[in-house]
Amino acid sequence: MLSDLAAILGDGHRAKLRGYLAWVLTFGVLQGVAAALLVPVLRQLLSGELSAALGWLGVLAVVVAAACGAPYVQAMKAFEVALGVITTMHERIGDHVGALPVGWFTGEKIGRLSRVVSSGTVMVGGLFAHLLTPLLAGVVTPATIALVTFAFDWRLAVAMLVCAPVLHVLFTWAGKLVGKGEELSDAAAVTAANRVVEFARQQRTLRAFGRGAEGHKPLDDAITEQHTVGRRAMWLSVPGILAGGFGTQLAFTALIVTGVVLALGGSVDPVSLIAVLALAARFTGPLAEVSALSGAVRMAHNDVRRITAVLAEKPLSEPEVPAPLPRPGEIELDGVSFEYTTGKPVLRDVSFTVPPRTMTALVGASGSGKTTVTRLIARFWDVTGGTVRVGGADVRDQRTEDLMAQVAMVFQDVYLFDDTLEANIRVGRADATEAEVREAGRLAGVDEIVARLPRGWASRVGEGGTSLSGGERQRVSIARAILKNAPIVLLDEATAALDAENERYVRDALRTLMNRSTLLVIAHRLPTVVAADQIIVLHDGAVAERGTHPELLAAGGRYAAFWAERNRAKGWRLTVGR
Ligand SMILES: Nc1ncnc2c1ncn2[C@@H]1O[C@H](COP(=O)(O)OP(=O)(O)OP(=O)(O)O)[C@@H](O)[C@H]1O
Repeated sequence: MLSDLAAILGDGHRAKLRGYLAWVLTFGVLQGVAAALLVPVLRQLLSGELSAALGWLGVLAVVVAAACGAPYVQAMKAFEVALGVITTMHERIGDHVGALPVGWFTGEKIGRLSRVVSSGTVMVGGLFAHLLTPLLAGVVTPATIALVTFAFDWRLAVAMLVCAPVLHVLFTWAGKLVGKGEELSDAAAVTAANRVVEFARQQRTLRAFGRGAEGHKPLDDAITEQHTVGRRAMWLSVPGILAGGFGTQLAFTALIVTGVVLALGGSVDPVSLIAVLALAARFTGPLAEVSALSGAVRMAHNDVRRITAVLAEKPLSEPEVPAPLPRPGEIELDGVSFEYTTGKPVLRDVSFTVPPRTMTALVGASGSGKTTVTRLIARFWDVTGGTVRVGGADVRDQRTEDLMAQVAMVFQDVYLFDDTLEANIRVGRADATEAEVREAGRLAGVDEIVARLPRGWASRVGEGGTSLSGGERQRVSIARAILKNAPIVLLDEATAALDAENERYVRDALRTLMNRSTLLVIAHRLPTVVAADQIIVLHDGAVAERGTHPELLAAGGRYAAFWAERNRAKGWRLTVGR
């Protein structure tokens, strides 16, 4: 575990870690020597040799004084190391997670990450602050006692050394059982926590279906499972805990019996026997503590492993030297295939080019892969096969910041921060002037929202933008994209969020964006499709057709059938155009 930790912490912490360990070892040895010194002290006292006893007492006093000072220094070092470890782990996890593909951030992974960052790192820090000191001292002190005992009675020392491996096996077994139980409970706790968050977030949906007050089955199930697993984990740990305690008592009894047998055989005098018994008690005391702590240490080790697992997740590769961008504003998919789950292709051999400052509409049935195409352009995932080029260069040969500087996104799941409208638009470009922010807001129709709200531009939007409607949120998102003024805009028209008024703003904004950027639009409205320079029809993850609206209608293929069906169902909003 310590080598795992050293690998997480890096070179900067090695010296501090070594300093701390040196103090813990010193403390353990001093305690062992102090315990062993009881033998000559008691021997001399009980045999009436006062002056010799005083000499040994003097030595004992010096060792005890040193053993009392050592914990203070070592506790200071332990807390220093613990705080450093927590901070470093937070920094390393933060840096690493920031470089992972966006696709990594699923609900389950986010739940685990938040647990690892909060309780996991604190548990590992606590390892230094509270656990390692008694644990290491609990091993070093008895080892010192056993070695020093050779000077008084080699047979008793051998008895002590025989106990050690037996106890080691027992404690390791006990720790493993506790660790296994903790792994089970941790998985159940993460699931339950995710379900609680889901339950809280989905209150509107649940209430809409009359399920707000009564239980939510997935949550109930997760809590019941957590309870069941908790009981199983408890029962799993009990035998180990009992065996650890029992083993320690057994070792103590074995040492006493050895001492008594030696005394009865006449090879140890009664005075030495008393001293030896005191030594046996001091030998097993720290071991009992090790037994009690072995489970907690195993749990901390599990946390170290979970942190290592997060740090082992493969980040997006970043080139040392970014590739030049020979064709600014151009998007090209060249034989792209992709699968979220191995063996389940979502895109197959998709190829198309969006020339600079043109508009391409992506259409296709739900699940045909439209959103996935835009995600690959923004490199939320890396392609499984083929190449995505932005600005003429493979996205994998570009630094994330360079790629993101070229692309603005307006997606269905717009996230607004719990801040003012103005601050939310400024996310598009942090150094924009107030006039630029307001102009972008005006072009996207946000000024109309501002005019209705009592605090105007300074109105807060609530967490995730909950105080705005879906269409209003989308307008803020469009304003961000306009403000960013990126060469490429990826936009999802998101029919659900659009009433007639919002639709008008989206159309106007599209016109603004069209004049200055390359547009790839997941199109749901006929005017967008008709205005597009090129329409790509996706079917089951492949390009089924490509052309302009009149060309595709004339071809009488999938698009023409799709259009006729939508037209019949009035799915295309032909009437809203001004
Ligand atoms: N994060 C994900 N993990 C696994 N599968 C996914 C993920 N996102 C999408 N998919 C699957 O990939 C396929 C294509 O989804 P995608 O969202 O790209 O389609 P779409 O054409 O945009 O659909 P819609 O119009 O309904 O938004 C679907 O079968 C979907 O279930």
